[in-house]
Amino acid sequence: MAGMIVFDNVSKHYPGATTAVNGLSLEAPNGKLTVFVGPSGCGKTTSLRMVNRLIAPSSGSILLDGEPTDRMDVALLRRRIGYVIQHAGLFPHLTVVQNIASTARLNGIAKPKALKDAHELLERVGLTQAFAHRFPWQLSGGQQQRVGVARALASDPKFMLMDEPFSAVDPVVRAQLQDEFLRLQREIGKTIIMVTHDIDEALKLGDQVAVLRTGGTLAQIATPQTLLARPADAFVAEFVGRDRGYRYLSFAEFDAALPLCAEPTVPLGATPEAVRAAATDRWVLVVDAARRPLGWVDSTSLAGPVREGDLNLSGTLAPQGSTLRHVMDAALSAPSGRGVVVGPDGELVGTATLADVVAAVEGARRTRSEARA
Ligand SMILES: Nc1ncnc2c1ncn2[C@@H]1O[C@H](COP(=O)(O)OP(=O)(O)OP(=O)(O)O)[C@@H](O)[C@H]1O
Repeated sequence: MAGMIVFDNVSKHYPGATTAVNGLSLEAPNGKLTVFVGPSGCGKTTSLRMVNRLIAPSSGSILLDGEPTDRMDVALLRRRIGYVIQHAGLFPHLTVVQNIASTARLNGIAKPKALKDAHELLERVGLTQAFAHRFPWQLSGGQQQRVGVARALASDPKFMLMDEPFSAVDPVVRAQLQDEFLRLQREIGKTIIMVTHDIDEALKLGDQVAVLRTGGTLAQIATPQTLLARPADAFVAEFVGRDRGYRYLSFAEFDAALPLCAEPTVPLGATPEAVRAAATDRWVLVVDAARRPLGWVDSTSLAGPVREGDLNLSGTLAPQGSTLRHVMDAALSAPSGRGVVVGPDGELVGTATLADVVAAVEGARRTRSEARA
């Protein structure tokens, strides 16, 4: 099983009768991000560190690519797995590029190539070359975390373990790092296990989320959408939180559920008469030659042909294949109340109102509760 991490009935008992992890069985699939989440002390970090054998399991086994890790040479095992920890854990006496290159050097890559690759990685994680020769103490927390991610990627490992990688920075920087990391992961497709105590982070980043409970047992492993829609028990429901009905919108893809309306459009330069002829109400959507939305124009207040200065730009666009939350946001922010959905090249696909979104949510909710009954 290429690229997969498997926990097979893994337990860890510490002396003094603490059971940190109890009979954990799960699969972290190839190229996907699996998040471990749960209350403090539920065994998340212990589980993660058993993968690269910083901690030895008391029983059970962990398989990498189908091969039990306890039979592997531990140094070689660790070189196959990128590891990112809270506060980045950078070497204080090495510069940024030297830090990044250090994992590649461990893997036997010659210094000139390791340093060259390090400069490239710096930009991939959103830093400029200006940082290359700084020391870790000359960086902000968010910048240090980026360097930590770059260092883990430097040996191009198939697997990555990330322990609270974004928790040491303020909420704004954290959201930025999360977004950047999601983009990066879409390109690199590593098999990742990430630990967090933050359910929002888990739901945002995880392809699947494993919820652990105190005592180190698995409460549920599922996609964010399923966790929100069908928590396995009261513990998961409580942990996933009070806003889960609302949060569900962030994960509900709308393509099938939401019928879109055809939206009349006009080009820039359209005369007031042409705009009024196209209008179904006060607002008309203006598009460019490739039918990409430019903004809304008020048909009641046009004095001459539509100019860029006439456009109301407040409406957000919902990409096709995104979520009901995006469409809801587009509808709420458009002066017409019609949320604009665009295709892969930014071209207009159609519009939907808040009422359409609510009807789709209601339809999906009914389907879910019928499936449960
Ligand atoms: N070296 C150790 N010796 C004894 N008990 C330990 C040791 N390391 C961890 N534990 C205990 O094992 C349990 C799980 O710890 P672990 O660090 O895996 O939890 P966690 O879910 O990562 O917690 P947090 O979110 O607070 O970091 C805890 O009860 C902890 O006190």
